[in-house]
Amino acid sequence: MEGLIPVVNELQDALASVDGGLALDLPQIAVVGSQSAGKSSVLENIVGRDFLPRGSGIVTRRPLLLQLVRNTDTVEEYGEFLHRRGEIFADFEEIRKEIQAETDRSVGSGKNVSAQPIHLRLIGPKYMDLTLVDLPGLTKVPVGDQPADIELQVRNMILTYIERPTCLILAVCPANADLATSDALQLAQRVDADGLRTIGVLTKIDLMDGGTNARDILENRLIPLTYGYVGIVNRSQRDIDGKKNVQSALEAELNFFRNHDSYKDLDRVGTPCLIARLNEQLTLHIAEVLPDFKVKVQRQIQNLERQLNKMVLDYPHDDPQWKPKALIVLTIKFSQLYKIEMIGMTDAGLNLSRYSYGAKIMNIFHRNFKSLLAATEFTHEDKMKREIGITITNIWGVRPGLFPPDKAFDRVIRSQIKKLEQPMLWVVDAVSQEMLKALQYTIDQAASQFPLLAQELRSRCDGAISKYAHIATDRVKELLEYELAYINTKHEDFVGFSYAEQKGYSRVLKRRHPGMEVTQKGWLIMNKKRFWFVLTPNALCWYADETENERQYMVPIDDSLLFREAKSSNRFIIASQSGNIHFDKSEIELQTTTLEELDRWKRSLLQVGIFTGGERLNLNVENMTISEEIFDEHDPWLERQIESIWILTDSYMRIVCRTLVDVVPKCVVRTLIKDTIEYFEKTLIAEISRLPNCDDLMEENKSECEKRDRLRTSLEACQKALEKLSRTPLPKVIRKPRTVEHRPLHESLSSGQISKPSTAVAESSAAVSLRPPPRSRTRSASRTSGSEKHSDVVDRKSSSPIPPTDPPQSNGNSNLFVRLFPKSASPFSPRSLNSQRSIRKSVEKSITSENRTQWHVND
Ligand SMILES: Nc1nc2c(ncn2[C@@H]2O[C@H](COP(=O)(O)OP(=O)(O)OP(=O)(O)O)[C@@H](O)[C@H]2O)c(=O)[nH]1
Repeated sequence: MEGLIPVVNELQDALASVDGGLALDLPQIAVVGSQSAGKSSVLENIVGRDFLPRGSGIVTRRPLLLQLVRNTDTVEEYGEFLHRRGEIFADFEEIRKEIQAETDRSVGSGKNVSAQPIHLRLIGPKYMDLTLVDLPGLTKVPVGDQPADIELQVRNMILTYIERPTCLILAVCPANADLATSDALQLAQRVDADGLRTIGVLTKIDLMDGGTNARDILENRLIPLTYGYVGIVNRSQRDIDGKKNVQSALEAELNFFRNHDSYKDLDRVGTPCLIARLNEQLTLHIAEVLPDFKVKVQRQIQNLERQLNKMVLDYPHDDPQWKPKALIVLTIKFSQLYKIEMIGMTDAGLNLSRYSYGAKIMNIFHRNFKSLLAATEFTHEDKMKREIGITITNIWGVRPGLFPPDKAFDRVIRSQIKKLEQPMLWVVDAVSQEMLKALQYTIDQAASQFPLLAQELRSRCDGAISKYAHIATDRVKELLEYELAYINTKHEDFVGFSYAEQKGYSRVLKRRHPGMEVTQKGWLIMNKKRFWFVLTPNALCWYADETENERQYMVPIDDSLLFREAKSSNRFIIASQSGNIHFDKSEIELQTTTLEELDRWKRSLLQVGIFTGGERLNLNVENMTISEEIFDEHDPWLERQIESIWILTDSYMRIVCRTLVDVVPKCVVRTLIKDTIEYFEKTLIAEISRLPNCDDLMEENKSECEKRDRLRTSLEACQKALEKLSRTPLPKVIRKPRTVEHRPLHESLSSGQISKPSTAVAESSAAVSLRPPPRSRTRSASRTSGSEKHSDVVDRKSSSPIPPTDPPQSNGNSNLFVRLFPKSASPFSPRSLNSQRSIRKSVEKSITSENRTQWHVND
């Protein structure tokens, strides 16, 4: 995993120019702790610059989202605020004032806090692209204008940041306060129970009471953390007031630990060590995300190549003839693309994510056109039968014909065929619309780089499509004329007259006499006597009772019978127009018990052909009027003839439709699609190549050129990044919690349990320490073993892991965070640099050695 962070820096530099953003996701680092614990001080030390408001009491009152941005194009470091876009803050003192002022603007100058973050971006050549978050301190008692629930508000605010699984938590605890009461540790444990992203930071070690020290904590024995604690000495308020800069503060910190009897043998102290811890975490994170990132870059390359292939014209611009040549190439490319779009010739150019316009036209032919034909009027049986009835009656004239007239069929079929014109013309129109869309699409594909050429192609091709659409319309109309010109009653699929007559007759019969079964039976009163009546399609009989043994009478059903409602309720009359119906009576009056029964009988009588019309019996010359409506749908004779003609028409129209569904697409393809394609392939190319304004047509679209350049730059950047990634071995790391005994904090904090390290704790100490501490040792023993075991980490000439004071070499680069990552920029003496290198090596070594025990590494 060695050297992954410089790889990331290089990658981020390389990918900075990629359009659409292809960023490697690095974790946020949030500083959490109680009020005045030293959070801002820690953050400043990490960044290596003085820029945060400082003081006693509550200072950080809004989250500060600090984005470090690496930019190798700039020499100086500077800042930018989101709320003051476009303004550059080169003076870090001004940055501090602006943070203060922006905080006051939003929450006033009192003590109140707000969750609304301030976004600050620090840009410089040595930064690593990373986000750090300074958060308001945890507090218990509201002061000044703070609301009563200030504690809850701040807690929730902090949780929104540290809950994110990619957030590293720096739990800042002041050494001069009881660790057992640390809010920072409690909160961190709540969101990171395995302690995989928490590092304890012990500040204010210099302020501890005389005679006490923080060894137990720093050796991870008091309240153990998976990654342990790092001891820090920040600037005191007096230092800040006295304008002590970060560099001097770091130097002072170094001296403090080196000269302090309790800490000089410890390696888990000092800001450089904290940065090394962060370095370790970042390295592991990067090792985890790089494999996926590599796949992402590969995909991006494919995507960019695809886009570029569409845009780039393979013609050397240094050829003086490139414009006329390219003009022809583009026109040919356009016509080929159009052909593929319509006919779908080869695999090349076939798109899996969209339907081609050819496919859409196929749908018009075989789905839309068929549905339209199926919905035409001849399918509305009742309406058409009425038309047939009127036609037949008119053809008969005064004499009712014996047979259905041939002319009636002829007239009906013609009027029905004419109705097909609309759907047929719709097909031509719909297809030409799709062809225009396809035109737009293929011109965009082939010539969007050259707007004038695209315009020329569009106007010529538009004209061609509308010309061929007119021709296709005429041809389609002709097809209809063919159908009208000759009604082929000899067509083998046509049912023919005899079939139609038989079928028509049987259909009428079926309708009128649906089976010979009894239609209705029940008690009726006739001449004040109850009889059991039975109605069948052939006869109306009545019996003495429902056993039907003793028949009283039978009236055969024929066309002379009529039904009429009687004046008194529940009664109806059946009368004969041609003679007597019952002995000497021409009508019988029958009575039902209920009105529903009366209705039922009425319907049954109609069913067997006894219709209403009794009024006619009472007609006379005085009251006779001539009816306007001649067509009588109940006329059985006419009904049979209508039925026959309907069957013939239906059969013939099916044939016509089947033919049209077949020939209309053929006609449209031939006259519209094929001719258009032929025009594009032959005539258009000739026309375009003869145009005098070839140079103008080949004027490139500026925005397209820019887009292409951007794509090229992005592609090169991605290729560079991929090359870098391919040269970097990508270890596959699966994080597993270390075997620290995780007792709930309240248990750890309860009296008597916190000072004795368990075996697991001791192991964890070994795991997180730069060098494994012994399981139990006295203070002097620990010093001895520490210096012995540490020989590979510390300056060999020195017995202490902390290098002796050397004047810091102020080379202007004060960014500690960055300093630890790249090998070049160190403000420290060569010895202290050695020490830092040792620490770095040690971190990497510790990761590597832990690989065997704590991590699963699959290279
Ligand atoms: N002597 C000494 N003073 C420190 C140390 N760390 C912080 N201080 C002082 O403690 C005070 C608070 O420090 P800050 O860094 O502002 O603390 P903070 O946690 O950011 O404070 P809030 O944002 O207000 O919660 C300042 O006066 C610092 O100078 C330290 O290690 N030693």
